[in-house]
Amino acid sequence: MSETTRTPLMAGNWKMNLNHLEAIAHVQKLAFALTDKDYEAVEVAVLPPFTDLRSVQTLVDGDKLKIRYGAQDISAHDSGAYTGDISGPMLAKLKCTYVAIGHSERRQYHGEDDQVVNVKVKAAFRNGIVPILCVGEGLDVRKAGEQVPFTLAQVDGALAGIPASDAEQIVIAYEPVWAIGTGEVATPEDAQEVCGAIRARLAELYDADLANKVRVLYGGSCKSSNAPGIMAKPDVDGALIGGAALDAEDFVKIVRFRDQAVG
Ligand SMILES: O=C[C@H](O)COP(=O)(O)O
Repeated sequence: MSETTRTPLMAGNWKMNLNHLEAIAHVQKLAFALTDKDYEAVEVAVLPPFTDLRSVQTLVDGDKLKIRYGAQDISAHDSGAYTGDISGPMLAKLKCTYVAIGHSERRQYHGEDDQVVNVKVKAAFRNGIVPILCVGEGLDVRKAGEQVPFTLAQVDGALAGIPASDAEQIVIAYEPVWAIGTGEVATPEDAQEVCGAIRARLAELYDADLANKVRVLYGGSCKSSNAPGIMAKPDVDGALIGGAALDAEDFVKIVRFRDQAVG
């Protein structure tokens, strides 16, 4: 199942890097390099740490930049005694377009399971923020050849009780854990296998129209050198980029993946 009208999304997940001053400098570099032609072809977003969001918002608003931004996590709760959490209303007030939910580092280091991910997806939609739902298998699962059922179970868990009117807006990032930060990128065929299966599952859970609208991204050691091959696959609609998003030059090259030969 494929559809060519989905606008690719290139989202830079900065993880726990760049303070608020560095964030301003980095977004300025991106803004200087990116052109209207880039924004027409690809949607560009950055996901800075919480402490950078106000600075990024001020810059984007003040200079009317076309770069979108969002957070890397969201509380399941909208307010209250949840020390250290950041709520959906707080992110909405900062005009966040996106929030990453269920990143493997949240699952691994903060014990987030599919049930937690599900309530966070609901919190995002409740506050008008688009979730970038992260799913993907570890090396043991990949070695067992169970990557598709494992990842689809995560999709099922995250989308439980989500109505079609919300689900049609979601972005799903397939990030095989063994490829994250390791330099070991999935092959285009690996990415297509699971991204295609995710889209087919959306068609089962909802319908084919909805499945064709949803953008399914690849993430895991994505760089300008490997992006063109992965993006050429019909069910891959962009990337969630970690390390390479901290290098403005490489990130812009990824945005311009169509200008490069498929390697
Ligand atoms: O969210 C981004 C992913 O974890 C990928 O990170 P990476 O590009 O550094 O492998």
